[in-house]
Amino acid sequence: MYRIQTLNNISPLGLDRFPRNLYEVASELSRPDAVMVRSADMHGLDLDDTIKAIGRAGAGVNNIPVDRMSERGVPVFNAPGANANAVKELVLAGLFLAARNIVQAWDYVQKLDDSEPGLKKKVEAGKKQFKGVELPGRTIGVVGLGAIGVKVANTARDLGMNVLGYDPGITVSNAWRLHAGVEQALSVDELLSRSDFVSIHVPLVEATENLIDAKRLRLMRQQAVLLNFSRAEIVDEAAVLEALDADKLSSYVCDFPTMASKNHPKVVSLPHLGASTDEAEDNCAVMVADQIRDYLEVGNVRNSVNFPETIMPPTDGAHRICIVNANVPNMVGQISSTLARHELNIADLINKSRNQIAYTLVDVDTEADEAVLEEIRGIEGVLSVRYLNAVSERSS
Ligand SMILES: NC(=O)c1ccc[n+]([C@@H]2O[C@H](COP(=O)([O-])OP(=O)(O)OC[C@H]3O[C@@H](n4cnc5c(N)ncnc54)[C@H](O)[C@@H]3O)[C@@H](O)[C@H]2O)c1
Ligand SMILES: O=C(O)[C@H](O)COP(=O)(O)O
Repeated sequence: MYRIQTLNNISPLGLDRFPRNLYEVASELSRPDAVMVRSADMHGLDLDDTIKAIGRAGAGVNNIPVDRMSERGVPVFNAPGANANAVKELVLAGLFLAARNIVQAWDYVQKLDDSEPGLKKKVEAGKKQFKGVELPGRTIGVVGLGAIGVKVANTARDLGMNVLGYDPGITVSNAWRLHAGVEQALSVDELLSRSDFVSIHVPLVEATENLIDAKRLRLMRQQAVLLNFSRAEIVDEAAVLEALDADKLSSYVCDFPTMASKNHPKVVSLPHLGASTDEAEDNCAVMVADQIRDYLEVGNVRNSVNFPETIMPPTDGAHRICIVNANVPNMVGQISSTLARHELNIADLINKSRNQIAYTLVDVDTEADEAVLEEIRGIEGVLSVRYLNAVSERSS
């Protein structure tokens, strides 16, 4: 039996992908083979050495100690694009909320306590405070053109906006998906200085922490709107509050409330709702559960953030050895000569690498015993070894 521990509420549609004759799935469970998580912070956790895989049912992995897992030879999976539409829709909602001052206007109405004739008068007298702007012809800058950024940029174009995009690491497939009318900005600074609205869609990593700081905020247009549905730490919030107070920014719309910002009259903060739709939760959980099963049962790696994509269909009647090792020369040579010494014939082999990690799948014709596996574990640079007896394509 494989054991899956859940650290957050995961959609039942995803958890149902684990057949209960093969899997035990629970939140309270010792010695798990894999962990499924959403936003729970795993950095401080004492992670069991039985863990062979971590699945993030979502996009961002900044809550997971990815480097620590790489050192242990453990892949971390996520669900690229599975919640992108949900986030795009909330960003658009944020865009409209800010453009028309809807939250502030609604609050104004909620607080009117006059009787009917007085109410009507105050409605008409008060509305001028909430005059907004229309979107066609205005410019939005999208920082990060990944799964979410591309969708935001394309929809903004469809709304008649001028769109500037900045992403030095854009993938070829995302470049193909991008509306031809999206203009490339050559730097974050250029994008900020030319945009009426700016929406951030980058992961939180060292290089993006405080990406939008006081200096960059000064480059922004007067009365610009900043939308942050990525992560709180990408924006220097104290500097944003100063820019709002100085009337430099007209509004900050984000998914990350703090005590300092949540009651500010020009801040609209939502309780990290970007991916909280039925569809996104199902998509993420199903995608990640399937990837974990593929890794545990077949050794294949799809959509990992620290491992190379590695897919090798199982050879009929073969037994599979899955080896994670440091990406240094002569590892495959040492592995295959160890197998040869134990008279194991290789039926198929794949070796892939990514940064410091290399991953090898070897199908052998006859069963491998513990002695050969121990010998492979003993090769300097080998991080983990798993053996899948009579490996076969996983059942759906
Ligand atoms: N609010 C939410 O509920 C919610 C939901 C999903 C994702 N997110 C956040 O949004 C982020 C993006 O999600 P995604 O699915 O689009 O990820 P993605 O990996 O598809 O796209 C991220 C893009 O950012 C680009 N990038 C990285 N550093 C950059 C930089 N310094 N400048 C410009 N571009 C840069 C990358 O090249 C990539 O194309 C996630 O990492 C997560 O933090 C939030
Ligand atoms: O990175 C993500 O996918 C989002 O932040 C969603 O987080 P959640 O799964 O906790 O809603």
